[in-house]
Amino acid sequence: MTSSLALTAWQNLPAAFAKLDPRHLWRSPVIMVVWVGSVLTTVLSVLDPSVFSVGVTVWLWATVLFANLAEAVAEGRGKAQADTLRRTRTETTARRLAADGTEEEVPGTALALGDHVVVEAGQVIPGDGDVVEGVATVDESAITGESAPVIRESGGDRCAVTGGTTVLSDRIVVRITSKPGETFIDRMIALVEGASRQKTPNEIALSILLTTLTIIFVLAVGAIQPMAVYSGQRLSMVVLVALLVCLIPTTIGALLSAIGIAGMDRLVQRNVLAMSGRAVEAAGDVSTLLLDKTGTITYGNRRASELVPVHSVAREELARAAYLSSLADETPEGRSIVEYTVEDGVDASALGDVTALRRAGAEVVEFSATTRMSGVDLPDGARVRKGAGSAVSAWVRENGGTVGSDLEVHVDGISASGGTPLVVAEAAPGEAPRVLGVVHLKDVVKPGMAERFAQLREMGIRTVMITGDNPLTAKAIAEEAGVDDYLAEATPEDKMALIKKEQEGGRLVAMTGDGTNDAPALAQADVGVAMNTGTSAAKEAGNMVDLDSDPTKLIDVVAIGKQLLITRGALTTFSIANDVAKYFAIIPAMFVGVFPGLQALNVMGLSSPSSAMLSAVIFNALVIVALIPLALRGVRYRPLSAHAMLRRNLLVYGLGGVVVPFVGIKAIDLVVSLIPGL
Ligand SMILES: Nc1ncnc2c1ncn2[C@@H]1O[C@H](COP(=O)(O)OP(=O)(O)OP(=O)(O)O)[C@@H](O)[C@H]1O
Ligand SMILES: [K+]
Ligand SMILES: [Mg+2]
Repeated sequence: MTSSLALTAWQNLPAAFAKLDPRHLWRSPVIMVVWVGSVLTTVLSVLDPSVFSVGVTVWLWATVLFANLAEAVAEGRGKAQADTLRRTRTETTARRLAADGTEEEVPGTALALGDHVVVEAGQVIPGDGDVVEGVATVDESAITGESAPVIRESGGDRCAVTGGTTVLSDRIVVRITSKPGETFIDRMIALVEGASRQKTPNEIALSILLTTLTIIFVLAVGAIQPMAVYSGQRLSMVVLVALLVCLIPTTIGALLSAIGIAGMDRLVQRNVLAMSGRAVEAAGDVSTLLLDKTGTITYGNRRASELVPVHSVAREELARAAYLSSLADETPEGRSIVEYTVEDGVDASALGDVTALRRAGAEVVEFSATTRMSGVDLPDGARVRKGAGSAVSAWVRENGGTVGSDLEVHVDGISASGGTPLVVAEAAPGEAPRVLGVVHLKDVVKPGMAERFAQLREMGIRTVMITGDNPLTAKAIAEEAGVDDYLAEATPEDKMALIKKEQEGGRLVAMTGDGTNDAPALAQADVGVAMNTGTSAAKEAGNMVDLDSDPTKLIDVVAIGKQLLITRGALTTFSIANDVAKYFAIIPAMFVGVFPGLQALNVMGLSSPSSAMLSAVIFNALVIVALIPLALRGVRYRPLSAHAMLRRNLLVYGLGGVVVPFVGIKAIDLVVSLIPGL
């Protein structure tokens, strides 16, 4: 580990040198001050060379270089990954569909938003988009590193495909949703390279604190000179610069950006792409996690598994209506009902397919999360509907029909088992609608959920499942999955409202979801993790994408966020404690010539004022290098209470920060004092 890090450091040395450019450095005011100091002492050493001034100058430049190295090494880790991604972004040819249905071949870079392209087995998907027709298995290993094929299909919440991935079987039509150069892979590259990285609010606040401290120390060191002159010992400019650099918080100033980059990088290692550093930090402070049910807690391919007719209705009649209402329903639920009813013996050829129905003048009622219903109005005036029990019952009553009492029994039975009941109703031409029965949609809870939600509970995070499903189904699934609470029959607006309510009082909320109806909530949440299997809308709205589509990944995300905050806090504590200690370690040695009484305070017994000064500067520079591994790896995170964590860190990094300089400077002084001419 250490040796490989040394190698990486060596490889990134050119990048560190390139960062000596002040146009880069101004982003870090503390290091910028060291840079100005280095330029100053360089000029002074040329004008009036001495072993001391040359020594200080060399080590001041080393300080700036080490700070750059920390950042360069952190960025370097992402660069390798970016190179791999670039290789997958090969030139593709797209088969674009014209309005009249004819195909033309165009370069993938020529695709515009809204274009439709055909992709068949063995071909690379030319851009990001949503599948609008067909089902296919897709190899997404180019972005996820996972070789198992995944299913992408039109209509549902698993319709998003990523440019650069390969279709393994079948044929799909994809509507392009990203412009060339702004695709998911382009964004991933920019992200892992740190090109799009901006300072987070916490980083800005810390930078302001560090800059303020720096200004205070510039003034304080400036005030030392008159005192020194008064006591008859004018200090050289080199000494003043050296003293200043030792006192300002160079350690944290040097490592701050590396800590942030490394945090993002740790997420990438877990297959999570964070679009902003702010989201990573927010994850460290999350108190509530909202999860969407279907596709997040469950596998998300709700499939028809049973037909339950109500009293006095024949099973065939229910099957026929369920088939008709689903013919044009492109959702996975709809397609599974068509498959099931055909297998069940519905005569598809007699009833006709979608095109035939449409041609004859049938009107399709598409499913929406708000109406919770879908269906068709047939040319002869008959109307068929299917959907959530409450929605279809309401429709039946509004149109003058009545709902029998046995419906509720069937609906509740299916719900209690964790299934989703879809009620089917039909109105003959000119007649009031009547309920025919229920389709039982089955969905399976992903394994291992309960254990991981228990882990979140230990971290102090409350989990709430939100679903468009009815309260009974929601309750059954919530119990099986082990979430703390649930909200049923939630519309997209309800999801938003719940997040806003949770956010009251400054609490941070995370949300995982996959559907288009989750998009507004994902955007509103402080941490919005979109499943990679989800829709483009969800992926656009969130500020993180989980390539593995694992909702419990949030545990890792929270741990990484906490670790980032803790690491930054620990190293800030260490840095400032260090500076204070350095002050007490070197001041007595510096002034011992003027005030012999200070000898009593010179407990370190440093050999001479200039040796003490130079040793402190060297120590100051070496501390940065020594802490690069910790900045990159992060302080170890344990699920402790925030209070216990703070106490522990103050002890380790605060006390450590005070002690280490005394030992370090003494050791360096023993070596430095051997240099002739000092
Ligand atoms: N294709 C469909 N046709 C008619 N009704 C449907 C269809 N799909 C789902 N429904 C009904 O609408 C309700 C809401 O579905 P939706 O998929 O929007 O839920 P959701 O908000 O995504 O919830 P979840 O958290 O479970 O994903 C479902 O519980 C079901 O009763
Ligand atoms: K310092
Ligand atoms: Mg959903």
